Amino acid sequence: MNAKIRSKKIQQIVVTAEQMRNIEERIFSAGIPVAALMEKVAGKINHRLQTLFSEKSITSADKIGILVGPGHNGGDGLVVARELYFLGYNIVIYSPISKPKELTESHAKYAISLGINFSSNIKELYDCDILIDGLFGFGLEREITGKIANAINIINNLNKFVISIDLPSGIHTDTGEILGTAIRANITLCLGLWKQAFLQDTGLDYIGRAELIDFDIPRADINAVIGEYPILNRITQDTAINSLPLPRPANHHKYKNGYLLIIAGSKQYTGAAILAGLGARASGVGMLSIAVPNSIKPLLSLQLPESLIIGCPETENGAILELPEDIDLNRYQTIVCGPGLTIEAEAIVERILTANCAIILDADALNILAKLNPVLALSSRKFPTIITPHFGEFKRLFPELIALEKNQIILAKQAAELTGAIIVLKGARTCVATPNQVWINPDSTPALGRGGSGDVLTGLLGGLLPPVILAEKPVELIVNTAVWWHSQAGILAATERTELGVDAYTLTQYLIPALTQFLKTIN
Ligand SMILES: NC(=O)C1=CN([C@@H]2O[C@H](COP(=O)(O)OP(=O)(O)OC[C@H]3O[C@@H](n4cnc5c(N)ncnc54)[C@H](O)[C@@H]3O)[C@@H](O)[C@H]2O)[C@@H](O)CC1
Ligand SMILES: Nc1ncnc2c1ncn2[C@@H]1O[C@H](COP(=O)(O)OP(=O)(O)O)[C@@H](O)[C@H]1O
Ligand SMILES: [K+]
Repeated sequence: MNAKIRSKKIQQIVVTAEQMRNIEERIFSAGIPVAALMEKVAGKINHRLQTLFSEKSITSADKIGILVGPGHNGGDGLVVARELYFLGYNIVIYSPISKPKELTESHAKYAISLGINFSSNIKELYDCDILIDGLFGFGLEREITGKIANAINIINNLNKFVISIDLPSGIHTDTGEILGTAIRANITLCLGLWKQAFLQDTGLDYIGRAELIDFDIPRADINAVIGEYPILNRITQDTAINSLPLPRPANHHKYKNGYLLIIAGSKQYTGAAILAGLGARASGVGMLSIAVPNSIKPLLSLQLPESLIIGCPETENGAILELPEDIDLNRYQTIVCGPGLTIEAEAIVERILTANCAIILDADALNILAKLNPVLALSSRKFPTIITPHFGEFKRLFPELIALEKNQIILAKQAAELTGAIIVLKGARTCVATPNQVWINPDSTPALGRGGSGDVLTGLLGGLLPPVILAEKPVELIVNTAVWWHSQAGILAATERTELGVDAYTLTQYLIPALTQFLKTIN
């Protein structure tokens, strides 16, 4: 396979520690010696380190501390140390461990024979300019305690720039949990295949910037372990862009480009309806109607002149009481319901649950759904159903699942299996689960963690769905596209305006520029 295609495909794969172990076992039994693979991997790490060092202006005059553990993560660290030493760097190897694995011990012996500074005294690290962490990788199986835990805490308090090999030592490979304590890395070079920890919110603060170092694991061995159509996948730029409704069919008029109805907003939360509308605007959907309480109709018309604003009778508090009598829900391919509704709009949600088209429930619609019987209500539906809870909303919807499971990827999948709905579990690493597959958005920005970001996503997703439904294509891939696009807009906005400059309105203004940027790179 051509290297460029391989590198794109490999980005989609995610493994557990057990799967990684099984894949390694296959390649070792196929004949590559463990030591040879370690040399290869460390060579790739070193190659990448040269670029990272020059970005950080690290030269041979600087002191590099290499943290070495007992297993093959430590072995990788030792080979990296040896090669950096030969390149003329000032190296100190720090190892708080007395009983290494055989290969690791052998590399340690050789490093010592070369005269590389090797110490179990943590003070040797105090004047280092940069640290490379090879304490533990995916072999860490229990809590870190005692001397090693103390050492990790001291290292974190030194506030050095740290590059971790494979995983920040102390992070659980599958859940991202901190096993006692963990190295806080600035950059983590994940080896071979992405591990699940990189795709969950828990360990993100320890992982820092994540990069994959591919070391040519044969595709046949990967497939033999994870299957040809694996359950868990990373959303990649390619998968996201391929599902966009582009190019538009040359002869499509507005209704053929899809019709979306958004039911949102209240006197209290007017902005939610506007933000969802502006998210939908960027999707290019052919027709957009927005149903809001009568009293806020003028505000919506002003912000979204191209949309049809439907004024609805409202409660005393300014929430939608009911939809207008003459509304024909069969006209829409998709209905978005929820942003800013308040929990007074119960009747609306009950009605939308029976709609004969795709629906997306968000925000207050989910709070209302939680008070009904969510599993029954969702599983009775015959048309595509998408819910977009953040973890708080998810907990209210599925308390019985939360009681038994912590891993968010597994939770989202279980909820999809129970309900038949597509679950978009929002967070720093949003996860899209269907009953058969889970996709995770690997890149985002904390700039999005502020009020209204989710309304933009819901509107964008709502607008992307109708053309897919008209084309009778499956809907899950477009959900991934929406999640990816939303994050990319956040990343672009944060790059230009800092992480503080990405309010939800600004985010809506970056949706199209983010897409333009990507389309330029692939054309
Ligand atoms: N064979 C190779 O050359 C390759 C090595 N790789 C490296 O090997 C690593 C996996 O190697 P290992 O399986 O040896 O595992 P690790 O090096 O991650 O750690 C396992 C070692 O730590 C000990 N240990 C586990 N939990 C502990 C705790 N809480 N306190 C103290 N000691 C603890 C175990 O007894 C074992 O000796 C990967 O993360 C990667 O860095 C692979 O990525 C690539 C191929
Ligand atoms: N730390 C973070 N990193 C990346 N994305 C985040 C982070 N925090 C929140 N987000 C994203 O921002 C959006 C927030 O949505 P939501 O919680 O529904 O807020 P709101 O209802 O105020 O719009 C989601 O798309 C979520 O994935
Ligand atoms: K490590």
